[in-house]
Amino acid sequence: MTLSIAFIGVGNMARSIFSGLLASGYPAEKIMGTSRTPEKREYYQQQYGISMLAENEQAVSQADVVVLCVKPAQMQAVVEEFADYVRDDQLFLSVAAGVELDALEHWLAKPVAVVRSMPNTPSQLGVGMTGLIANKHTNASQKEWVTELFASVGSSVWVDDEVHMHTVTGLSGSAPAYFFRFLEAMIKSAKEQGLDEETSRKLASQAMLGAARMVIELDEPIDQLRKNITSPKGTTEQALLSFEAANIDKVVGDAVFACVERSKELAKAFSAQKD
Ligand SMILES: NC(=O)C1=CN([C@@H]2O[C@H](COP(=O)(O)OP(=O)(O)OC[C@H]3O[C@@H](n4cnc5c(N)ncnc54)[C@H](O)[C@@H]3O)[C@@H](O)[C@H]2O)C=CC1
Ligand SMILES: O=C(O)[C@@H]1CCC=N1
Repeated sequence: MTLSIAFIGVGNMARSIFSGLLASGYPAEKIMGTSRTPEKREYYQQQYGISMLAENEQAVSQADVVVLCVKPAQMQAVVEEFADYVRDDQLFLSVAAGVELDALEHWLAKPVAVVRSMPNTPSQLGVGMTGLIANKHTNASQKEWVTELFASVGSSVWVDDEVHMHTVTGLSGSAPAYFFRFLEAMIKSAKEQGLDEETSRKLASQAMLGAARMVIELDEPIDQLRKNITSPKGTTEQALLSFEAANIDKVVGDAVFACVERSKELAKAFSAQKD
């Protein structure tokens, strides 16, 4: 049986997941979304063929699986508003950064299955990466369903301790933005040297794709892949020396750490909101 899915709060992340799902053949008539903006409801309905509703309660009432896609700061108000409509046979799946399972359980106010996920936007192309953790009310077949859902938009890993979700956020949830930033810097440099934007974008992004595929598909240590490109006294060596001079481990490490710390801060703030 194909489960009906309601996306509460259709924005970037919800769109990334349901567009990936649709591309993988999930029936549009089994997908609902909610938005408070009439123009957005009209747009998503037209563009993707899913049902767009104004009321979260209505979507929750009709769904087997409810995917919570509002911003972390909006989550409590949104969940508490529809909590009376929650049934104990439903599965709730949150994508929110820093919102922990016990906060979600508290706001849902019923012993229901809750899965916390940390996906990323490449899901829209079927190459997403998602970290997952379930509460104690989630059974094996619900976990299997969630694994299949994220397999249809990329890959996933289950973690056994919620503390790891902060690191997942730092490593994959937020990470596409780091790589976009890296590309922006490369393209800027190429343009300063006279190459046009389109050609620069093509060169740098294809190099990034190629590097990622080599890491994923070849069974070789990453440092060896790097060394294979770095001829002694050659060109690559000069670029890498420049990274070392800027202490790349520290620059990147600090960025990942800042992301993880922010996730922890959010968790602390939402945990306090339970009381
Ligand atoms: N954008 C990303 O790359 C990722 C985002 N996330 C998580 O996904 C969640 C959503 O983030 P984005 O999609 O980027 O934000 P977004 O702002 O694009 O989407 C959130 C949507 O919720 C809607 N909304 C707000 N209150 C609502 C309500 N009461 N009823 C119905 N809809 C309502 C907003 O109008 C907006 O369209 C966040 O919790 C974030 O932590 C997780 C992983 C990656
Ligand atoms: O920046 C954010 O808060 C969200 C969560 C992970 C990626 N984007």
